[in-house]
Amino acid sequence: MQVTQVEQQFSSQQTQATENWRIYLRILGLLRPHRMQTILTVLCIILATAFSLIVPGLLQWVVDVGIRTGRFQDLVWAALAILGVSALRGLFAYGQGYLSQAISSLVAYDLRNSLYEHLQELSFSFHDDSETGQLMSRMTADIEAVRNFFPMGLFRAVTAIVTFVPVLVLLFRLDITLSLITLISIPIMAVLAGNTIRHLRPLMLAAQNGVGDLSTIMQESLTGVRVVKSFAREDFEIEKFGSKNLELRELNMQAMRLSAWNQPLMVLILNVVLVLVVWVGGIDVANHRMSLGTLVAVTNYILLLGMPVRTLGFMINWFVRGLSGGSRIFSVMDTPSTITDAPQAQVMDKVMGHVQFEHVSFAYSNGIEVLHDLNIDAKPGQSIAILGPTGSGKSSILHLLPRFYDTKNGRVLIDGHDVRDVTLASLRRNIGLVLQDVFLFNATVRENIAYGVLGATDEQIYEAARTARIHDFILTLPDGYDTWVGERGVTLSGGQKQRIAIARTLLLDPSILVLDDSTSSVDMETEYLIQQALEAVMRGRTTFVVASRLRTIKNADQILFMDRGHIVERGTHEALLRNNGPYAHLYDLQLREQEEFEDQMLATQPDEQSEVLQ
Ligand SMILES: Nc1ncnc2c1ncn2[C@@H]1O[C@H](COP(=O)(O)OP(=O)(O)OP(=O)(O)O)[C@@H](O)[C@H]1O
Repeated sequence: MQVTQVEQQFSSQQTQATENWRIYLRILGLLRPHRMQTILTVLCIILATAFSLIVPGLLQWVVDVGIRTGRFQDLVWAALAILGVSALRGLFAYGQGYLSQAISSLVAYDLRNSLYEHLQELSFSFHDDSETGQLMSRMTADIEAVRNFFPMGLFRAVTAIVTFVPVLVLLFRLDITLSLITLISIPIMAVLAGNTIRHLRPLMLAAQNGVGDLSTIMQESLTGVRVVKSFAREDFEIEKFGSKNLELRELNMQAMRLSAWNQPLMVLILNVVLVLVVWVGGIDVANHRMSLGTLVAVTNYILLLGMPVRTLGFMINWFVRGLSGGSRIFSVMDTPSTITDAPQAQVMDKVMGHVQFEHVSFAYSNGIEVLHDLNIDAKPGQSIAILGPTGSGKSSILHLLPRFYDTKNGRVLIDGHDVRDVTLASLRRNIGLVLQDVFLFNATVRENIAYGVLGATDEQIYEAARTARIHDFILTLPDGYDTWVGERGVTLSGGQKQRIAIARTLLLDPSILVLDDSTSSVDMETEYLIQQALEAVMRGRTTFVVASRLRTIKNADQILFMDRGHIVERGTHEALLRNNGPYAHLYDLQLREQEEFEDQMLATQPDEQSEVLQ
């Protein structure tokens, strides 16, 4: 290896070590709100250790003085003292165990809350680039790793230090040679531990990422179960999960193999030390250079080191897991939200709904510009229909209004205010959103409709549902408005969900509406109901709608025809037909059919309509 390569490797190892220390310090910082409990835990550790350190001294006295003088009463007192000291040690050991577990639960509670809060605040661009499964495993497995780090790693390490240091001091007071023999074991153990940590760390990190990958696969195949089943790809999904699971098992096995020999090796080192001490000390006792009581005390002190040494392997394991879990959690916590309130952000009251795009260009996080120099002026109450081929940027325009993303250049203004100069909460309160892919929460219909408005009255909820043409349907559900919907509730059709979403938006009574109505995969009756609901919700509001229904398009005050991020044509339906440009072309190709169908519907008697619908 060349010198520069060695230097590079050394400096990258150093950077890694500094980074690891930084993460540990941050994990320790999580104890700050629980410093009282932490101090008490350390106090319990110190007292439990101190009491256990008294026992070898008592044994030394029993051997050297008690047995020699042969006074039965003294031996009874010594036995009682050992018993009392052991009981006190047990009491403080219990305190240590109880408190360290309590602290770990409190830290996990805090961490879960702050991570969840941060995930809620992170902007869309973060979620675009993140896998849900990975985020979920951070919320669960990684937090668990940090939680266990405290009782299994940190406090065990404190116990080890609190035991090792006084034992060495006491040993040195008893016999220097035997202490030096004991001392030799420490650097050997330290090197072994350091070596294990170095090798275990990447394995643990890979295993924790693997858990995230597994969660992603599981989450995808469960939410996409319909696609999996319709393409009969169950075997493929099982295979995908199985191979990732196997990878994870291998990583865990490697980590286990690496850490499994740790404990026996450490215990072996300690036993070798014990043998050497008994051997050298035995010779000294035989030659009357040392009392038998001293040798008993020395061996008992060394045996006291056995407990921390035996658990050193586990301790290292939890140190490494805590480090990997911590680094994964902090990497999310350190990601700033790109969309936040400006320092001087104003609260925007109810707006008139004058929306302007001034020379707006926009790119997602990959930097590719998808909207170029757009200018739009929507007067209060106007409806703007956006059309264009797939991928032309229609939805991207909608994303800029509630500031899901910020523009690259140019400004979006509402009633003359740049959307970046007002608070996000007040901006979004003024904008109602109905997207094609409706999401309903695991809650009752009532709670779903009232989601955006705290304290909405029943009458307001019913009124919104009536306007959205869904009230009558809700009354037919088993528990009416108290019926559970979402994953664990009744299954609603796409059209029913969409009308509930429309009612949810209506209740908000926003001045500006953003509708993504781009695909309509519903039957004609639902289509009619949705159309009516949409018209009701649009009345008197500035509306931006990605439209596919001819009626919405024809009634629009402005039609914007998009192509590859540019507005290539704009105007009313009639004006654009006269223009004979891309809109007229689309009209001839797709929309005219709808018009003819509607004309036919109008000309047909109501009782014949069902035949036409079929
Ligand atoms: N989250 C994203 N990250 C990166 N690029 C994106 C993202 N969302 C959309 N794009 C890209 O931006 C461009 C415009 O997409 P947009 O969804 O606005 O088009 P659209 O006209 O609404 O399409 P459709 O009619 O298919 O819904 C496309 O090239 C698309 O690949």
